Amino acid sequence: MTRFDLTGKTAVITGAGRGIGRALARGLAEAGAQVAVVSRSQAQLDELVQEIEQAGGRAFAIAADITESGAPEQVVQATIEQFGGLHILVNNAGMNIRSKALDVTEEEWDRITALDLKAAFFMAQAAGKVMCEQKYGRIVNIASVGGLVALRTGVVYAASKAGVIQMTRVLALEWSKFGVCVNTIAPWYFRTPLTETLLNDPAYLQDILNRTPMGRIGELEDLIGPAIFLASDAAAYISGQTIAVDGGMSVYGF
Ligand SMILES: NC(=O)C1=CN([C@@H]2O[C@H](COP(=O)(O)OP(=O)(O)OC[C@H]3O[C@@H](n4cnc5c(N)ncnc54)[C@H](OP(=O)(O)O)[C@@H]3O)[C@@H](O)[C@H]2O)C=CC1
Ligand SMILES: C[C@H](O)[C@@H]1OC(=O)[C@H](O)[C@@H]1O
Repeated sequence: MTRFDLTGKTAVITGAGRGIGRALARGLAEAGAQVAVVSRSQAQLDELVQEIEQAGGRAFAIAADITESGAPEQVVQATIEQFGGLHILVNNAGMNIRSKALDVTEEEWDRITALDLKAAFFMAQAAGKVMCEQKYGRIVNIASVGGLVALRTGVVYAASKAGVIQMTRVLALEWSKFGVCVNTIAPWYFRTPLTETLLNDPAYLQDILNRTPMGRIGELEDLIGPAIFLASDAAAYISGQTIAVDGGMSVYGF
């Protein structure tokens, strides 16, 4: 068994009903993990569970709104009841409302930060209680290059994702001594329901490509390897880091 193999591990993936989370859930299952897949849409989760099981994997659907108080603990508890343990958390669920800073409302601030930052933290805390106790864990947070460099896609989203990156560092500082590695993946653009509208605009897509040294937007497959790596024993001495999966975008100065 290679150090990249996730056989015998149980993972929770939030936001797994579609987009990046769905791809990561399938990828971790293919790497051997039992996966608990979380979103608000039971139908999307059931379809994903069926897909994973038909491919020979083990999956369990947990329909939950992780912004609700107590939901993170309930998700972790349900996972442990189903699979007998928890080793990996992929904190992926996220959303954006792309307002200019002068137009941001309190309601928008609350909605974006509630999911992108607050829920990500309380999911990490709920998983961390189990992982620190068992002296093993892997937390992979999904932020954005928007947390590293300034994008046009909204100041509240950027602040939330930058907060996730810094949260990763502090959790790594506190939990690495318990064998819990906490890292972040910062994606550039990938075609999902969150970005479909933007990417269907030829002028906007050209703007993206002009800023991307690799000359293409990401394929969901491009995220699976980095996620498996950070979730595996191959990354046992890596904690607090952020890997930009961005085609070189975040280092494009001029
Ligand atoms: N796509 C991209 O180009 C990029 C995405 N990202 C980040 O990647 C992550 C995934 O994005 P992407 O796949 O594009 O987004 P999508 O909107 O395609 O998927 C988001 C997922 O999160 C779930 N979700 C939303 N709200 C909640 C909630 N309150 N509780 C539980 N689940 C919820 C959704 O399901 P449901 O609504 O049914 O609950 C859905 O399954 C996000 O954190 C995003 O910020 C970062 C950089 C670029
Ligand atoms: C790269 C960003 O994260 C991307 O930009 C958007 O408008 C979406 O919100 C994505 O998250």
